[in-house]
Amino acid sequence: MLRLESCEVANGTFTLRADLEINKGAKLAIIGPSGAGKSTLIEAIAGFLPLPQGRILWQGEDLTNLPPGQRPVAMLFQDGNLFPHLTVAQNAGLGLRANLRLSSSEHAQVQNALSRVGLADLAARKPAALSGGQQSRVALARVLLQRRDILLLDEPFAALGPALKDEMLDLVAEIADETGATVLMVSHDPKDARRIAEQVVLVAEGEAQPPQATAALLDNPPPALKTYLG
Ligand SMILES: Nc1ncnc2c1ncn2[C@@H]1O[C@H](COP(=O)(O)OP(=O)(O)OP(=O)(O)O)[C@@H](O)[C@H]1O
Repeated sequence: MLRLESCEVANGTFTLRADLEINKGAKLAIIGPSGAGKSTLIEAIAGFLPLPQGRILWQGEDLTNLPPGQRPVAMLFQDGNLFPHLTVAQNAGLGLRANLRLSSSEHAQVQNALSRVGLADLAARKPAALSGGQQSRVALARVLLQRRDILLLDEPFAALGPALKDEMLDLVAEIADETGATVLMVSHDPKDARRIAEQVVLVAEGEAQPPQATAALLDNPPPALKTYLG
């Protein structure tokens, strides 16, 4: 379980409150008005923002004072964070070792991860020779190789067309089900939440609310969410 215990997260002069629990292996969407603090929540869990108050715990372990690299967390960004001078296999391999000195079994793991995301034949390409969807898949392969318990996604597929975005969301959900990863995904599109998330964390009015069932919340939104959804 991921527990945010009486947390206050500081993002410059903005403060977000959160007191909530997320079950291990759950897939959640984080939704709410623009500027409400969705990215702030994700960045606090990843360890990029200070917590003036409260604690973050994973399976009972206190993560609050751990630096980002030591947390059981992998993060998928919108631009994929790919290095243009590295091949697909090398970009994915960074998920295993930052210096890319991989053993033969680690090379095999990279190849497996690339197969898993449908890129087995493109391992030697550079990112510039890939489509947007293929670039997203490389970033996903890298996250897979990191083997972290918690996967944080901040609008990772917003730049893709709707069909490709759905395909990537389904792939994330499939992989999370296989690995048992807990997924938190910031999204502006309630359809994304309905597609892969059984629960939603609503971020509004300075607070990240405890998870609620997706369909129930979206079918009958509270005023703050109603205005935002239009
Ligand atoms: N360095 C900073 N100093 C002061 N306020 C900040 C700083 N960084 C972010 N904020 C404020 O924190 C609030 C939350 O920002 P955050 O990016 O978490 O919102 P969000 O819900 O992810 O927004 P969006 O949906 O527009 O991406 C915003 O109101 C923003 O203006």
